[in-house]
Amino acid sequence: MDATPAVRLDGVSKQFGDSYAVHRLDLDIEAGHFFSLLGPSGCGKTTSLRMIGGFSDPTEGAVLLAGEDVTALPPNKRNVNTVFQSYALFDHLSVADNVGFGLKRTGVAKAELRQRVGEMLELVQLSGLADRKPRTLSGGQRQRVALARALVNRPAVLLLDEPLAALDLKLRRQMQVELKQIQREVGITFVFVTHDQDEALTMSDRIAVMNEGRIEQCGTPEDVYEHPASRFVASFMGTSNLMGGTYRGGQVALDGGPALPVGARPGIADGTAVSVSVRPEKIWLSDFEPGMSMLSGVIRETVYSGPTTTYLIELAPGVTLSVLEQNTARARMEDRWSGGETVEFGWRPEHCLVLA
Ligand SMILES: Nc1ncnc2c1ncn2[C@@H]1O[C@H](COP(=O)(O)OP(=O)(O)OP(=O)(O)O)[C@@H](O)[C@H]1O
Repeated sequence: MDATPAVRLDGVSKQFGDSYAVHRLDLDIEAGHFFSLLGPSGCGKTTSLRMIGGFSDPTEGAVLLAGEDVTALPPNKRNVNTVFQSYALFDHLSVADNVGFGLKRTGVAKAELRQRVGEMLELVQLSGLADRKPRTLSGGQRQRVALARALVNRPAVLLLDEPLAALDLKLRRQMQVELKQIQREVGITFVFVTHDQDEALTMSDRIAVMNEGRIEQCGTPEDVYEHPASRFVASFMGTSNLMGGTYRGGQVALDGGPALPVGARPGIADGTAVSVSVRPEKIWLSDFEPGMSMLSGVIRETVYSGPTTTYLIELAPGVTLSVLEQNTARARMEDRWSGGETVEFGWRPEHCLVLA
């Protein structure tokens, strides 16, 4: 492993007027990683990506690529390519000519050009469509052409700005898996912008979760999902049953609700205001184990969605938890609850997150 990061942002900010789109970002992206910048609309993902690519100048800080300070270099002097959401293909050129366009301008020999374009088309599974015009392709195929075009000159880093956003959900899921496979195959560092947490979790080696121009947490998908460092990350990374309360002696007295047993939390002093979070899939409705934190509540809603059923369970007036159950547990329709029943449920103490 090369210890020099492929990309380093060193105290990088971008100000528009007196507001910060990006605020003093420090970030290392390891060579060969699939790295995602994840966050809600307006959090500064695209601006960060544009500064890596050279399309936007930081107002402070430095951008380093493979250890070299490129802050002052224009995009074409950086060993980086970008795939935008709008694929920006040339409609008068064939698929193969679109892919080879940039390479041709660098003056490589014809035979090499043909070979490299052929390799790229194979990589993105478009070999049979080399002579077609982009407008005759589906959205997913056009996306692949854009990807092949961006990879053909073998950049050290590929920047991707919500490249799958225009695709329908099924195709998007399929392309997520393919894109990850392609990235592994070429070994190029991918920096991927998305606001879709499932997408980031599926594809990334590491994820930086951004909020209001800052990184709230940077880690593996498991880190940010299982151990969110803040309330923002916990709620952004999916339904998290966030509840406010006060910690005291291994319990959290919920605001307007009962006390939850959460186990001793050595880092948190008695009387501290905390948020408690338990993921819906970490709450059990049957087959309880010794040592679980047990509660009861009333089923208020049942949402069946094929492989899983989500129950909304009211703990106390205004305090509702979402619980996700695989439909293997209660495979028969008549075994599922329909609403109004009082049920017991529980979780392992370690799955209950307490954020001070
Ligand atoms: N050229 C500009 N002039 C003024 N403000 C800008 C400019 N570009 C971006 N901003 C602001 O900077 C902030 C971050 O924008 P950015 O596009 O980086 O967010 P994002 O996370 O990529 O959002 P989205 O997912 O909606 O694209 C936003 O508040 C945006 O309005």
